[in-house]
Amino acid sequence: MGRGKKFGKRGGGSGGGGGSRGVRGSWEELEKSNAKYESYYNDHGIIPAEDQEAFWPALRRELPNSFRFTGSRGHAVAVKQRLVDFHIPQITSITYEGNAVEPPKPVPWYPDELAWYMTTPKKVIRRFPPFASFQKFLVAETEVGNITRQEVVSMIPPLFLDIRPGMTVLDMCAAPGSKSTQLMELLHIGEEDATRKVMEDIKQGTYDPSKLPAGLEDYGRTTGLLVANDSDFKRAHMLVHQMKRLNSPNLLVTNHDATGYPSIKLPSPPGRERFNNYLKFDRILADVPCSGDGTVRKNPTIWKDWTPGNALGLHATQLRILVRALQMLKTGGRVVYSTCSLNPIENEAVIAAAVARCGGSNFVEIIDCSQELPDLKRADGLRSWKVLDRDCRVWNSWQEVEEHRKTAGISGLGRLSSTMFPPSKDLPLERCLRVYPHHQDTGGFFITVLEKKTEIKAKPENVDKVVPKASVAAVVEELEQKTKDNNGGPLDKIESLDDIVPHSTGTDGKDATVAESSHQPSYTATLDAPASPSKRSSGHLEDQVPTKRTKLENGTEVIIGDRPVHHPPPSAVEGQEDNTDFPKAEAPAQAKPPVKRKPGQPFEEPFKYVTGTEDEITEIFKFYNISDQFPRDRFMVRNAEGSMTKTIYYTSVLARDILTENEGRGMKFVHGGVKMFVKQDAQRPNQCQWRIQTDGLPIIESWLGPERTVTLTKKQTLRKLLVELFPKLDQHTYQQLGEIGHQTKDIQLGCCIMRVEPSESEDGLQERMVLPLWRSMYSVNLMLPKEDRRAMLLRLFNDETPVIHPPKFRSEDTPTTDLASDSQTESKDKSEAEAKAEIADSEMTYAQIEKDIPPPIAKTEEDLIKAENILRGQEQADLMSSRETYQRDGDEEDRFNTTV
Ligand SMILES: C[S@@+](CC[C@H](N)C(=O)[O-])C[C@H]1O[C@@H](n2cnc3c(N)ncnc32)[C@H](O)[C@@H]1O
Repeated sequence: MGRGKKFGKRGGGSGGGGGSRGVRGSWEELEKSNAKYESYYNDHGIIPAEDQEAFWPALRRELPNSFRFTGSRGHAVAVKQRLVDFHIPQITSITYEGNAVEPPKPVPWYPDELAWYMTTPKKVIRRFPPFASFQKFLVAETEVGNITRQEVVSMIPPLFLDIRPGMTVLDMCAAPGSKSTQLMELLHIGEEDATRKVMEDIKQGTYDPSKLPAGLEDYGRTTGLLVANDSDFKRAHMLVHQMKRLNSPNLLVTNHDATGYPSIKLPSPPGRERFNNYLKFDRILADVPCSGDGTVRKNPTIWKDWTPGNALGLHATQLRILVRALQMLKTGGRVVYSTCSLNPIENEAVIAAAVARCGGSNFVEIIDCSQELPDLKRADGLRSWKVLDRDCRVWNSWQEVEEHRKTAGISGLGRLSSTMFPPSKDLPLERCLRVYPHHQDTGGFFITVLEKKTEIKAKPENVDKVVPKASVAAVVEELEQKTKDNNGGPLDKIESLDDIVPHSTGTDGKDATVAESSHQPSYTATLDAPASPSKRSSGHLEDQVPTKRTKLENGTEVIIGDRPVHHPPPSAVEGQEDNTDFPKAEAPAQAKPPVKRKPGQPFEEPFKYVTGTEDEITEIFKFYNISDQFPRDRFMVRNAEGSMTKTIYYTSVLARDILTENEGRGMKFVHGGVKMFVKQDAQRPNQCQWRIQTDGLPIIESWLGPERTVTLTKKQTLRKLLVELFPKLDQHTYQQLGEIGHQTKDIQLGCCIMRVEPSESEDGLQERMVLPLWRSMYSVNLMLPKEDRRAMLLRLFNDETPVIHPPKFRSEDTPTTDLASDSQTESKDKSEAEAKAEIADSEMTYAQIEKDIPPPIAKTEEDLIKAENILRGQEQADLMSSRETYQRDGDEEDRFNTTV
């Protein structure tokens, strides 16, 4: 019998499903065994006899740490190199409890050595001082999105999706977003090189759009889209936080129940305006909620909590999610279904039932992946298994259950359904993948790849094949049983009667709809839209979509379905008429009353696209001398009036078309768009009020004219700019800022961009970077969040210096570094009178600024970010707290037994 460490209760994590939430921190012994769990897996052929000796001890060991570099960024190579050149040699020299520490190693099957693992326990890395520098590196690079800490097995499903740029991808159960970030990275692969080439070709006059790589037809950028969804509102926001680090204009985040995911409307093709056109996906990930018994190495309380009922209660939801995924998939597209459970009821049974509901193997094929990721050790999927009921009675077949029911009633059979048993028809279930903990020292995982061979019409759920609804007496009995199971202790929170009774068969006992049979709100209810079947006619829907008009640059007015595109529409993205007969998102019959917010619940502002011809956009294009070729019809704001008051966002064409086309249809979009321009108080009347936000800079930087671009070549100049907030810059001190001082002293006030040109020279930098600068009257400031400054200082200079704030802008206090001794001498030589006049001048100016310009005034970047947060309201605070929860490593996500 295994024993391990138990993490004691910590901080009041509230509510929630699984018992492991909020459980960790102290070190009492926890028993790592559970007779029911071990017996089901050992005695009924789930874990082969020859593997059992290795399987269980592996499951009882602590899980290695693992993390992944952000693959779509060329930058990731530099970050990885820092690990290899600096941290690994350092770690190799550490001994812990007399033993040499094993350094991180690349995961053998992960492409390009982007995923790494290490066996040193997390608690040691966190607390043992010699690891401090490595720990800081991990934290800093994670914060800025260069590293994602993710469990190794959780990295597998996205790799089997075979994603390429230009594809439309849906992640149905995406929070907190580990796999979504991987999917997004794969969608953007190749962009950096392709966009650089496009720019060179444009300069040389050799640009030829027909030569762009497939999927990168948007001037070298991906034309694809990721829709990341989660039904849990708070977790959907956690997902947003995680995804925002990647700054992709090709992302939409939604908040829907995946079992009834609404069809997303696309603009109708020209000439077919009366027809509805719905988005179908090239790839779908269904990483469904599961009992998570494969995560027991990370969530040790699963040892205590494991019961057969956990899987029985999830099977129907998992099946519905997978069937819905197959409905929304393009013909020829792939769905990857995955769980972090090893229970066949949640795995092979769901696959078999979904294939059957979609018409069989001729319609949906289980793909043989034995040649994909050949270094990944795995076992075949099961072809036979038994079903345990709540009382751990073993059932070999559905017939047995039915026989028993006839003679002994339904007691204890409440959750069983025919779909939980092995299929009667031959199906190559061995093609499913099972990853066991002893294969490569990971958690347990289940993955299956399905391909849609032809269009399907999913059969309705066969409610005859579910044990019928329990009587009140049966419910009472079930409650009593639960109390007994809990040794008289309090019952787990029961979310709904569904937890304890089987599905309803509808009023006539025969033809309940999916939603009715699961006691779930009907699909339309999820969309906050009143609907009746009659309203689902395509004509009705079409009538409800208001005609939108927009003006092109040349003044031509067009309707939205007829928008100009700046690249050929991606072939992989073309929509299809939705023939799945699944309910669609409905336009509300009449204007909806404003949705009442729960306390603390962020408010989702609408997404309003601007035409691109407004004065603000014209001013921005002029000030930064942005090329006319850069598309102007993808800018968006987040307020009902569509006014450019604070932030201008940018999205891809497809994201724009979806946000516009689905407005008022009840689709719950919680995020979309990259912040491109943010309004900043100007100090001079002719100064452009809009600064370029770091998030959007990589998208627009190559389109900017030379007037507002400066070039940094020296390491030490960058260091000074990173360490100091608002370093002073005037005619006397500009030399302290080296080459940047020279270039910015006479530049017009406002935002400019700084290119870091790589060079081989000793004082040069090896990485190419582009960063935004803010030139104000007496200083020039790198517009970078603190986290980015910290990460860069650590990586490039191994420097942990805290950022220096300008002490109340007093020039004599302006911190100096050893950057430019010449200029220091020059300052010292200045007459006292001159210096005093300068101080008075600057103080007066700042005082004036403070007095005359209404808040938010950003004296420091922190203020700026704070002010922005205040303006954005509660949302940011909520995100910050959810991010904390996420970073608390386990609490929140453990509730769903994720493997992040
Ligand atoms: C296993 S976790 C997903 C982990 C995620 N794919 C990742 O890699 O970070 C399952 C998620 O499904 C969500 N979920 C549960 N039921 C759902 C439903 N009916 N529709 C959509 N999402 C659901 C949960 O909120 C949870 O975040």
